[in-house]
Amino acid sequence: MPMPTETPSAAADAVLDSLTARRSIGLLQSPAPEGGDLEKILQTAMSAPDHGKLRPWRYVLIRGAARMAFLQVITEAMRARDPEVTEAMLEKQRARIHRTPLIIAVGAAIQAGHKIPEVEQVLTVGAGAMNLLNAFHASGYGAVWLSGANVYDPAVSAALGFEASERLLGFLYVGTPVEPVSPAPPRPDVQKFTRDWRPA
Ligand SMILES: Cc1cc2nc3c(=O)[nH]c(=O)nc-3n(C[C@H](O)[C@H](O)[C@H](O)COP(=O)(O)O)c2cc1C
Repeated sequence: MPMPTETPSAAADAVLDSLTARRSIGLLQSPAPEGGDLEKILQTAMSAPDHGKLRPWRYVLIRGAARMAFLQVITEAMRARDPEVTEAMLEKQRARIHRTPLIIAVGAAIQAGHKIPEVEQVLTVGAGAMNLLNAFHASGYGAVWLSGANVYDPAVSAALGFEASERLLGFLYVGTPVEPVSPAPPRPDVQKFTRDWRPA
C-alpha cells in the first residue's frame, strides 16, 4: 500500500529549515561524500541561474593523495610571496589540508567582452557554489568557503590547471564535522535588509 506523500508545505518547510540552519564548519575530518552521493551533490551546482547558458563554473576536486601535492603548491606559493612566511602560517594550511578529505577549487571561466556582463558570470559561479554548500549541509556534511591570498595567486591557479582566462574564486573545504554541530549563530534580522519600494 502506498505511503501518504508529504504535504507540499511540509516539504517546503524542510527545505527552508535546511537553508536557514546551514552554517560554515571549518573543523572537518573524513569522510567526505564519494561516488554517486558526491555526484548528486555536485549536480546541484548545475542548477545555478546562468544568463546566456555560458556554464562558467569550473570545479576542481582535490582529494586523496592529491591533497599533499596541493599542500606543496600552497606552501611554495606562500614562500614565494613572502620568503619570511612563518612556520605557524604554513602549519595552519598544513593542518587544514591534512584533516579535510575533500577540497573543491571553484573557478570561473569568464568570457571577457561577452554581452553577458562579467559580473553576471561570476555571480553564476557563486550561485553554484552556494548550492553546493547547501547540498553538503542537507546531506549531513560540513563545509566552508575560504579564499585568502592563495586564491588570487596566479601560481596556485596555474598549478590547479586553470587557464589564464579562468579565475580561481575560492576553495570549498568539505568533510564530516569533527565536533557536534551547534546551531548557527544568530543571523541578522532580515527586516533590516528588506524594504518595500514605494514610488515617490
Ligand atoms: C567568496 C568568499 C570567500 C570567503 N573567504 C573566507 C576566508 O578566506 N576566511 C574566512 O574566515 N571566511 C571566508 N569566507 C566566509 C566563510 O565562508 C563563512 O561564510 C563565514 O565564516 C561565516 O560563516 P557562516 O557561513 O556560517 O555564516 C568567505 C566567504 C565567501 C563567500
